[in-house]
Amino acid sequence: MTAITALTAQNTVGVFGVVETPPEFLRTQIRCVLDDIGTDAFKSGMLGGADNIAVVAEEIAAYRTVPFVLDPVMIAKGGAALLHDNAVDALIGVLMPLATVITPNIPEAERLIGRRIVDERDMVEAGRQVCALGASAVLVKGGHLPGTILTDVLIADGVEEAFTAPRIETRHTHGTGCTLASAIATRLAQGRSLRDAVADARAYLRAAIESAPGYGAGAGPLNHGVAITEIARG
Ligand SMILES: Nc1ncnc2c1ncn2[C@@H]1O[C@H](COP(=O)(O)OP(=O)(O)O)[C@@H](O)[C@H]1O
Ligand SMILES: Cc1ncc(COP(=O)(O)O)c(N)n1
Repeated sequence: MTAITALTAQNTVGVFGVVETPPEFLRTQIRCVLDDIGTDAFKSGMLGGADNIAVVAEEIAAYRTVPFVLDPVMIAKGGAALLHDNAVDALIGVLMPLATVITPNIPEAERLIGRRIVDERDMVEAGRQVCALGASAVLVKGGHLPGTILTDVLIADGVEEAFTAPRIETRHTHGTGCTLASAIATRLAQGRSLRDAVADARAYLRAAIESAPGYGAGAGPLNHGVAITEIARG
């Protein structure tokens, strides 16, 4: 179930317009789904601004036993801003403390800690710093670093784990991070540990990239309908 935080006019080439949902309407959407159907996990993505961040935090705060995957979406692949710069403090201050895990990519982690990240050692250090800001766990995603091997670093309960895999040569990577965060939330909803949820989500993401339909002139969408049987456990 979805509560729409913003409308975007976008395709594989870029984001051409954004209309943010009025905060009280976002609140109504969230209440509609939670009061009626309920949820086994939360995942947030693009939030737009501090007002919508406050609404999400207020509405999910009562569900402390429900896992929450916070994908701190800030900038689209094409460069469009998806979070107001002045909303980063609200994201750190009011949403991060509620999250089971926060999943920044390299530019987002750099923005959270105010320092450049150029290699895996920096990713680990950045992850530790994000935890020091108040995150329970962090998955620093390495897709934006160069190289033929991609690494994501999970830090949870003070334990670090690096997940590595070869980069798939493709331009069809629209929403890779969004897909990963949603898949992690799905596995957490099914009761798996965070570590196993990340491993399974990475396997699903990989299969979804490998079978991407190839639409559009830019970064095309993934195949979210990839059959679960095609996924080898990561
Ligand atoms: N070309 C690729 N091949 C395989 N995995 C990829 C590729 N691009 C991204 N990924 C994986 O997708 C996930 C999200 O990618 P990343 O680019 O780091 O974040 P975002 O999509 O949020 O910008 C990470 O797990 C990363 O390792
Ligand atoms: C609504 C929305 N959320 C997130 C992204 C980031 O995805 P990407 O980094 O692939 O552009 C996006 N383009 N649009």
